[in-house]
Amino acid sequence: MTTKPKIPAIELKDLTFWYRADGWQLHIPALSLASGQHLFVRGASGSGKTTLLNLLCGITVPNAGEIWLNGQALHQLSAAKRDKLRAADIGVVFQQLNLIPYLSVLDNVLLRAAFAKAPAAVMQQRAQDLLTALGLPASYWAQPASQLSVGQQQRVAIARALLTQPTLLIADEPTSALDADNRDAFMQVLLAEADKSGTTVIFVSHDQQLQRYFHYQLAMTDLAKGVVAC
Ligand SMILES: Nc1ncnc2c1ncn2[C@@H]1O[C@H](COP(=O)(O)OP(=O)(O)OP(=O)(O)O)[C@@H](O)[C@H]1O
Repeated sequence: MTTKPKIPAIELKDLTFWYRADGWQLHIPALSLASGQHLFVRGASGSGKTTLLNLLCGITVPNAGEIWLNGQALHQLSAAKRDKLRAADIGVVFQQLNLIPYLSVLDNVLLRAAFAKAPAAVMQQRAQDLLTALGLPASYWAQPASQLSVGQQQRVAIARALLTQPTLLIADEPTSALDADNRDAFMQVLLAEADKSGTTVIFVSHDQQLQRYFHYQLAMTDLAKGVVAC
């Protein structure tokens, strides 16, 4: 019996992007990441990490080349379809956390529940479990997000991103405001929760100490060089 080759979670082919034709360019000849893997991408400031993540979640579109997510051609989808895919299948935590300051901690996490197939009560329980696992127990749930420290807000943003057990989690420097102890706890919970849901993770940072948590580590300069399969 022959087994079908598995479709990668992420596949890039000759990806090219520029903000201005005469300026900086991102070019990734090829990248393939298998489903459920955790990839750490490091790079200096200005090397294109955030740009890459914006392309992967369909916020921006490439000038040339292809982006495939679980066999779907992201580069061919309309803006509306990309938005829908992002809402349903991609958890995103960016440096600007995009929490709603006047909403409670719990309601910020539950913002993604609208995109879930599971009943509201299941989502409510999962939100509470995630917050507790991330070190934000019940005493925090009713507080407005604006009253938390930046490190605590980062944890709320991760709980929100993981609520619907997305197929892909994209994270851009989400630990920048955490001290070493909290950062270790945060990384362990983040990746354990991703594993439970089979979520593929791409995490970018310039903090090389974080790379030990990941199955694979690449530099932006590696990506620019050629075929990389993880
Ligand atoms: N909206 C924009 N318009 C024009 N150029 C931009 C824009 N955003 C980023 N750039 C440029 O694109 C390049 C890559 O930027 P990007 O933000 O992706 O880097 P980064 O690796 O995420 O940096 P950092 O670690 O500082 O966040 C930089 O040269 C930057 O100046």
